[in-house]
Amino acid sequence: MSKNDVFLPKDFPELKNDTFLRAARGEEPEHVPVWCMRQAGRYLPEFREIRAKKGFFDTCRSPEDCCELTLQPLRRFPFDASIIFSDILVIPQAMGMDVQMLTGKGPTFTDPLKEPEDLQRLKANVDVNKELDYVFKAITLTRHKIEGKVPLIGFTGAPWTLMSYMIEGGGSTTYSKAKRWLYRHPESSHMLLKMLTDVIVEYLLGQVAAGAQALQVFESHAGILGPVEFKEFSLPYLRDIARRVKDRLKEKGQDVPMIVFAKDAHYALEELSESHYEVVGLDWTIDPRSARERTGGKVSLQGNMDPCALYAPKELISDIVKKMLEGFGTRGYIANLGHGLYPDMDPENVAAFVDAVHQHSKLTVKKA
Ligand SMILES: O=C(O)CCc1c2[nH]c(c1CC(=O)O)Cc1[nH]c(c(CC(=O)O)c1CCC(=O)O)Cc1[nH]c(c(CC(=O)O)c1CCC(=O)O)Cc1[nH]c(c(CCC(=O)O)c1CC(=O)O)C2
Repeated sequence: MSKNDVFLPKDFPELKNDTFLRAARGEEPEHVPVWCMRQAGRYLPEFREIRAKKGFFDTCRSPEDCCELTLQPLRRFPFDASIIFSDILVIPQAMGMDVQMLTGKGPTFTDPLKEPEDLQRLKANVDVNKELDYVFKAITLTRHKIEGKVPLIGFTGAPWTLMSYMIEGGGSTTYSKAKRWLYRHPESSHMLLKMLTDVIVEYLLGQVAAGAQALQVFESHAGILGPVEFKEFSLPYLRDIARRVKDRLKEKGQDVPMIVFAKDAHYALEELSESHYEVVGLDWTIDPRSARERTGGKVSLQGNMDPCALYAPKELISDIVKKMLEGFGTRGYIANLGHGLYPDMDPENVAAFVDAVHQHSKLTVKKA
């Protein structure tokens, strides 16, 4: 694919269910749209079957597999949106780092960044159309195969979350190696965050050109930072990403809703609602009513049922959903979990969650 080809208009099937896009833009559709983070995942036996055939990142590099995995949950549940199957760590790989997915250990970097000099090891000008074209191909293929049933969301990890993985070398409870950089090497930290931001902007634009109809930015490690560090090392880059992506899309007469999900960043809710994103995604530590008050109608909200509530009996799931809907209201609201589905979750309870959102919200919208 040449650089220009990815910007060619693509003849995609017409969208039949736009409830997610309307809610993202602050409207009140006929029912509250619902999807789940990690809806294409290990809790589905059909996902495990495909994944058993090859390594995790080889799966990510196969547009056909990504397409199939993205479509799997849609065959089971009446979700109102889909998210392309991929991973946030494809960006450090595109910048030249080796990342493996080890069973029982998760993402593991062969040679994490240790000192500021290590930044020289990273590719300076990443050609995303070359390095990440497999994601773009997966998006285009999926957008066709989804047949307009629901919109397709593209995504990326945010700069701080990716930086923390690149330094830590994998998952951690404290992320103290990565945080050490913030306190000891603030200038180099900003340099790395800026490098990541530049790649992320091109990556998100490439995803839209390939067919993504919305974009979610995962700042999954926001909660490791305090409010002061978040304002210095995360928020400016989140803002920069949204502004640059939107400006560039505008030049082409395009616009897609953007969602920021900064997990555990309840201390920054006001700032997040003024950071150029249409939607703020929430984890379960925030009360829906107070989230509405604090964001003052400036953005739509997405979330935020505790994923572990899916371990509850179905009747209780329905009650929890009803209360969540009462708290958020049905306008400018996208139902979701407060983080991704866990591998041991029962698909039947996922179905109960989706049905409860549709049923309760249909009644409320009708009454209004
Ligand atoms: O549990 C493990 O062994 C490693 C899991 C892991 C992965 N990337 C990772 C992590 C760290 C973590 O989530 O804590 C690293 C990773 N990937 C992702 C995030 C963002 C987040 O969840 O907050 C993160 C960071 C999570 C964190 O550190 O808190 C994003 C991701 N991974 C994935 C997707 C795609 C999708 O669900 O369609 C998505 C994005 C969209 C979404 O949430 O729906 C897919 C993915 N990545 C991964 C897996 C499991 C590995 C496998 O299939 O063999 C899977 C599938 C699944 O969750 O069952 C690998």
